Amino acid sequence: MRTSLTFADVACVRGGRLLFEDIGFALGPGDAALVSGPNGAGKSSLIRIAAGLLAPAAGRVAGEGARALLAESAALDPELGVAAALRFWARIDGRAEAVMPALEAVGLGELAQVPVRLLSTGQRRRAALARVVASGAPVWLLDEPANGLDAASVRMLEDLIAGHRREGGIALVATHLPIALPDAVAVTL
Ligand SMILES: Nc1ncnc2c1ncn2[C@@H]1O[C@H](COP(=O)(O)OP(=O)(O)OP(=O)(O)O)[C@@H](O)[C@H]1O
Repeated sequence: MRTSLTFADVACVRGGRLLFEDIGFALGPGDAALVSGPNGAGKSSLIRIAAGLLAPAAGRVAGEGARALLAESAALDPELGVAAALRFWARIDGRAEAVMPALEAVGLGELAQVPVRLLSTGQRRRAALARVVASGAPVWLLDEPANGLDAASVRMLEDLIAGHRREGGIALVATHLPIALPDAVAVTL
């Protein structure tokens, strides 16, 4: 998998306030970065910059390969069954067939027909993760992926990220909860 994600001297200003500056890292196939810092430091903002949803105040973001974002909102139709809601997005990428394996991977295979609105908090988080898995994107941008997950689900998340890296993918992970990310670049805000 040919992929990369590079931040060079990146700064972020929000609401007229400088959140961070001079952030730089270079990730290649199999690499991960762990973004940490106190509440309000700008972890979510950094992930949004990586996703192209927010412009850096200074510096450059570059890379190769599609990026998939896991953010606070899963953007899944609450009235649809989980599989159907995921297929809405997967079809856009021509990857409808990737939905069921992704649901199995996050342990939601048996709930595929259950409407999104009936899922528990942790199950909804796992559904959002399935959307990232199903995307097939080599670059995963995960904002607080462990929020709402029980211990077993955090291990599942760690295994999914490890598997993605073994296949040559990249993971940029912002979290205030401990997640095992071996040999990850530390990005401290
Ligand atoms: N749209 C916006 N306009 C102005 N300021 C914003 C906007 N969005 C976020 N901010 C501010 O930017 C700062 C950083 O927010 P961000 O969500 O990136 O931090 P964070 O490190 O992810 O925080 P947390 O750990 O609480 O999730 C906060 O002070 C927040 O109020």
